[in-house]
Amino acid sequence: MKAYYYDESDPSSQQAPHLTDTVVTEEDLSAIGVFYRQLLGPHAITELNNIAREREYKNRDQIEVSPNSMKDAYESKLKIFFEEHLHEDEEIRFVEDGTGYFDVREDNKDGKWIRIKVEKGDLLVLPAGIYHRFTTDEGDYIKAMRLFKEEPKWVALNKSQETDANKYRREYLQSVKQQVAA
Ligand SMILES: CSCCC(=O)/C(O)=C/O
Ligand SMILES: [Fe+2]
Repeated sequence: MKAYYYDESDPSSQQAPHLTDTVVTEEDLSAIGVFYRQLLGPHAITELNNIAREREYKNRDQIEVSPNSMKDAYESKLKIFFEEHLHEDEEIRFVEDGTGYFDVREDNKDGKWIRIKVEKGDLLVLPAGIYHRFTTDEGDYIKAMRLFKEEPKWVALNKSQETDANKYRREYLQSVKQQVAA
C-alpha cells in the first residue's frame, strides 16, 4: 500500500497514478477511519480470518475487475466505480492479485482526495459514510475478496445533496470530528 494526495492538475486518465510527493501515512488514514493491514505469506489467510472474526465479517465473495472478466462491461464498470460515492456499511477489500487505486475524501482537513494504491496482500476497510471511488490502474487487473458484516450488499450511493445528509454520512463526519478533538 502506498498513499498520497491525488494530483488534480494532471489531466491524464483516472488509471494514471496522479502521483504527488505528499505521502499519506497509515496513521493519517486511521484518523479518517480507514483501516489498513498488510497480510502476506503463509499465514495471510489465517490472519485475515482472525480479523474477520474480531470485526464480525460473516460473509465473503470474490470480484475480478478486468477486461477479461467483464468483457464489454469493463469500461462502463470503471466509470461507475469512479463516481464519488458512499455506502451505508463498511467497504472491506482484501487484494488477492493485481493492483488498483482507492481514492478517499479527507473530510477532516480541506476535502482533498487521497489516493491509496493497493496490491496483493492489502486489506483495506473504508468506513460507512466516507466518500470514495475506485479504479484499476494501467495494468487493468485486480482480484479482490469482498467481506461483509451481513449478507453481501454493494449499494453505492453517488454523492448528492441527499447523501450529504445521509444518516451514515453524518455519523461518519461526527466520528472523524471526535478523533480530531481527542
Ligand atoms: C477491487 S473491488 C472493486 C471496487 C468496489 O467493489 C467498490 O465498491 C468500490 O467502491
Ligand atoms: Fe464503494
